[in-house]
Amino acid sequence: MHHVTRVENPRWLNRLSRYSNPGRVVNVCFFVVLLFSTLLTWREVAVLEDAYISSQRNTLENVAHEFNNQLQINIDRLTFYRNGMQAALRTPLTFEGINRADAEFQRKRALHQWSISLDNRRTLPVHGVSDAFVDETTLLSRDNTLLGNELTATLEVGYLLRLSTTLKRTTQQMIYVSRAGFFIANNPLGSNDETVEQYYALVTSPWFTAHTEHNNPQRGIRWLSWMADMPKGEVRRVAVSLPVDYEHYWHGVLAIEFSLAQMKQLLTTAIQGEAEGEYRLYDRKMNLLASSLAPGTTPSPLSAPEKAQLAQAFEHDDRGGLRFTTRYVNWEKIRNFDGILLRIHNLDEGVRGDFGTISIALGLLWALFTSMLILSWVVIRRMVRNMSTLQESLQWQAWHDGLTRLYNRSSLFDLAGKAAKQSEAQGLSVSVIQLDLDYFKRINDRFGHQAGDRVLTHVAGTIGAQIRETDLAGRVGGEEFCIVLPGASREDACAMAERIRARIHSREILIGKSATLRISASFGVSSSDEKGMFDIEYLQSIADGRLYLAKQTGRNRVCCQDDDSQ
Ligand SMILES: Nc1nc2c(ncn2[C@@H]2O[C@H](COP(=O)(O)OP(=O)(O)OP(=O)(O)O)[C@@H](O)[C@H]2O)c(=O)[nH]1
Repeated sequence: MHHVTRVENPRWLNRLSRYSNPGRVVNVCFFVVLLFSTLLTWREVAVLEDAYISSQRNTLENVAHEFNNQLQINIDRLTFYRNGMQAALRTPLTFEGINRADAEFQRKRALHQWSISLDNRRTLPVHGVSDAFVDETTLLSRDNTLLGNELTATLEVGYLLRLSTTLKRTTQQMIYVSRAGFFIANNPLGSNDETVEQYYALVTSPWFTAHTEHNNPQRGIRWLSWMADMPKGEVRRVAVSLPVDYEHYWHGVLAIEFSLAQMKQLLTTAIQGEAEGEYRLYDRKMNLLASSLAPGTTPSPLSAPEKAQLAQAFEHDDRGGLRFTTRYVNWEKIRNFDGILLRIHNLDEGVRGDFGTISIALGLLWALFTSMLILSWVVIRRMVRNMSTLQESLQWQAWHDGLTRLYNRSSLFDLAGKAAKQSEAQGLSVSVIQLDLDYFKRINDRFGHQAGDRVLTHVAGTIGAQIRETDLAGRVGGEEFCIVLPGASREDACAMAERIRARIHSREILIGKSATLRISASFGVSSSDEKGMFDIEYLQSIADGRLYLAKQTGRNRVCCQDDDSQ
């Protein structure tokens, strides 16, 4: 008699394998790999994006720096003129020509409008209005003691303005406006007949009124953008201006005015051919002053919420970046200017750029990797499933008899041994029925081996239908069966054997097309009740002896004891 010997796994391995079948382990592994690859790709894109944004910011910073330099040149110019005027106020020139100008002013000052020209090849004409006009307005005054000096200083600045216009070909409008009712400009402001209107427009312009003691107590530079009333209609202009003071007296204002085209020129110079993205200059109130787009292309306006979002960002920072739906905006405040510089990047530009290409390549790689991963997951899952099906079927085959589907000899004794031990521990009995078909050889001989097999299957089915779930039935020989009944007494087992015997004998079995056959079987029963022995091999040998007795005494009967007298 052979026992099925199985190697017992350590307890922890059993517990682990109960919670983790191979399919689940495969799922978890693939999920972890997918998760990590996704995290890595995402991280990579985030790092790339950071690098991209900081490179964008750097480019913007460079342009802002250049633009600042451009503005600084104009500020320096203004400061230079202002210093020139202050020097002239302190130590006026005493040339005869200049003295003549003063005399001419004294002659003309009461006129409605006037102009004084010294030598128009070297300096610029001064245009003025009457004493009466000046007296009318509180902002204006001719009562300063240095009036003569101011006039000659103006002519000197005129000389400088003229020089910078002709030598440097400056196209911006440069102006000095005096509170004493006169002005000088490098480019004519219009017809000479309209001096009063021109002077009025100058002293009411925002860059002039910005320099009253009240509006500009620090007496510094001011940048302004405003809608100016020009002959061709209202246009936005930009001006940088500086008050001219001498010994705490405010004489007037020096200003350089720019058209938006000139601002665009400054911006283009600052960009220095940097092609990617669009640069825009806005004033503090978010009015667009210049865009780097080619002339004729209209910059797409920022929406009101976008402007509001930007304006809020400026409040707290000097530079930053904001992502809008279809564009990314980097911005930086301009140090020398009351406004900000924007670099606008559209999404499709981003996609076409290095960052976009690399991100797309990374995304594609990720997609490729993921699809390969999913594919291999499907394949491995299928392999694992096939393997476990195969394992189950091999296990079943190792434990069962293929013909009758009952336990085979070795597994039956293995399981029965355990069940007997359990019954013994619980104080219950265990019984064994051994049965053998009668004259089976004849069936084989008469009807063939196949018919014999049919009979075996039929008997196995009858046994299976009679026993309880806890009972164990196996085929232990050719036409020999053994049934182990844990918890059953000898009487129970005998009754069960009798039931099975009657059932086997009561039915005709269909053999072939029309032939039927009635068969019978002999039974031997033993139980631990008798001698208190729970050893299955022993009990089976006793039952086998009683089976032999049943055969001897006529077959088709159950024998429950050795000295059977029936
Ligand atoms: N068809 C078929 N026959 C089998 C199988 N295993 C054993 N046998 C046959 O079963 C027969 C057993 O015959 P015996 O041991 O002489 O017993 P018997 O003819 O049943 O006579 P008693 O047991 O004395 O009633 C033999 O002829 C075996 O060839 C099987 O799996 N299928």
